[in-house]
Amino acid sequence: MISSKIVCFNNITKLCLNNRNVILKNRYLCTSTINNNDEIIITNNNRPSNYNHNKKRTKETYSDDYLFLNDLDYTYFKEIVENTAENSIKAIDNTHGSHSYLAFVDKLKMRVKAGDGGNGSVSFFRAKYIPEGPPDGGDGGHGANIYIRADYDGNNLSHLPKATIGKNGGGGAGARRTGKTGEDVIIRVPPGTIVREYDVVNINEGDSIIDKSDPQYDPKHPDFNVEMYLKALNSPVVDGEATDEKNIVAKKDKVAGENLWIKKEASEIDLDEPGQEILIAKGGHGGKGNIHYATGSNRSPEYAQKGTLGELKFIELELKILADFGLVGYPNAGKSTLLKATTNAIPKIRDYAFTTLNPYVGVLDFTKDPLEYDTTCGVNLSKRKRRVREENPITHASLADLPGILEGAHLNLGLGIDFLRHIERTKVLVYVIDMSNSEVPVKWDGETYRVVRDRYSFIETEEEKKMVIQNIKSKIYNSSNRSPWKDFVCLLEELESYKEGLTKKPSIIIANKMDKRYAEKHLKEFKKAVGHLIDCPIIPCSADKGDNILQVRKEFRKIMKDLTILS
Ligand SMILES: Nc1nc2c(ncn2[C@@H]2O[C@H](COP(=O)(O)OP(=O)(O)OP(=O)(O)O)[C@@H](O)[C@H]2O)c(=O)[nH]1
Ligand SMILES: [Mg+2]
Repeated sequence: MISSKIVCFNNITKLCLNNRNVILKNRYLCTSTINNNDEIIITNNNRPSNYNHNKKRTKETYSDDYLFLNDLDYTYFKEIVENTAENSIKAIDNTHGSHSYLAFVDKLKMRVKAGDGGNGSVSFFRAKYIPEGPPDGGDGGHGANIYIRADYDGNNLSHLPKATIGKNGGGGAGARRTGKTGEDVIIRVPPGTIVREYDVVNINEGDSIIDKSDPQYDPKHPDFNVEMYLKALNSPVVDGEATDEKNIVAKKDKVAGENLWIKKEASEIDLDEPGQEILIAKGGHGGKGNIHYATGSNRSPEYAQKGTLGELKFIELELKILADFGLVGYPNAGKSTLLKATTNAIPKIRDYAFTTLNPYVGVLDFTKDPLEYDTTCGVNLSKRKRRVREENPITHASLADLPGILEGAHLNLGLGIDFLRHIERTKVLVYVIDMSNSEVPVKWDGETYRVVRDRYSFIETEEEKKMVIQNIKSKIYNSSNRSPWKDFVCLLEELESYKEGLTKKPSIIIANKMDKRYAEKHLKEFKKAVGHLIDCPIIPCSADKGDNILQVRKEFRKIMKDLTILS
């Protein structure tokens, strides 16, 4: 078995495998070297300006920026090597710039420091013949406030820095002059960004860290360990949710001197509305000048007020893609092709798995579609519903293309299911199923499928997990084991494993690649095999040839209309 991995960081794509039998046919724009671990390192010659040659590149250093395509088997890998080396790198550099495809950031931690207030001034009026005039020291200016506003027109947080610092207010001056106010800073994020506040603690030698989700620290759990609990009582507490924190937990004894980010409870704000704005860090107040301190007994105060400090906040920003429809499907099922066929988007489409690495949202524009939609949809509606429908014409909707998922995704096979968090917010799930699926006809064996949510809940040890993954891999990469109905059941199970009840959302099944051989036959079997599992329309089409795409758009619009009536 050949293990393989693709690692991408900005312009550097690293292809790793334990066998050297891959020849990179085209080294366009890249140089490649093979290191002692049999890793092929492809380096783009046009390195980004901030590329640090001396920095040791370890998995840890760039774990945030790396994209791991785990556990691809050799056939997939071979295709990817051939295509990636020749096409993607070219595509990344030429079509999308050196940055956009690989440097997708949807979660980011940031330090935010508002400006300090300027100090008040100690000053006295001076003029000819008035040697000791009254106080005239002005106030300090206020420090810059820092706001987060949801009006960024993009689908990414990669434009944001790791720290944002507001300007301090200027000091007051003589002649009652007030210091300059620090200009407010606005951190612009796309609508759909969640802001979470954190406390940051420094870890001292000997601190142990509690992972709240660890049953040893849960007094109600049979594995509760009193000694450890008492020892750790004054130690930093980890929520056990964010992956970075999990990493820290894993390192346990080695973190002395590091900062630990701890999520504050109830500190989550959703910036869903375009233009929505929050004040995240308040600037310090300017200190009062000595003019304010003159009293009857002390007409010449020699002191003024200091400005107060601006707030320091530690925040995490997470972007959830907001879309009406979300495309869910196996890699290579034709999701991006469907996005291209139905919207204005120009996604990358290739004939190999995991072409789409980042979510991408396109807009469905219904304004030019024939009006016939409104008369054919929902003929049996009541008068009231019909009126609501007429008053709320659906002109646009958004459709999010997501990276493919396959069986075992929740065990981190393929790209894993990290991207599914984006689908949580979409109103409608669009399952894209490749109806041709294999070069040979597949026959339904009459099995009535069920969705088993906890199919792999027996896994306890790493060893067991490895075996399960091995087993799944031997199945899924063997095309005789694949069928449209098995794909569909796996998708449902992966969604349910990610979040119980997710598949209860309004849904639609797109039976794609109907132009291919055996697709008609497979569609019939598909309906028999899994029709009972979900109550939603099944629309056959060929996204590539454009067959029946109008019907797909019609269904999309109908669902949107029905949702408007219900809401
Ligand atoms: N014959 C035929 N081919 C199609 C159809 N739809 C997509 N394809 C082809 O299938 C391949 C995969 O299409 P993509 O749209 O990139 O698939 P995807 O689901 O986005 O794949 P990932 O991004 O890897 O998850 C491409 O070669 C498409 O041209 C179709 O309706 N008929
Ligand atoms: Mg795609």
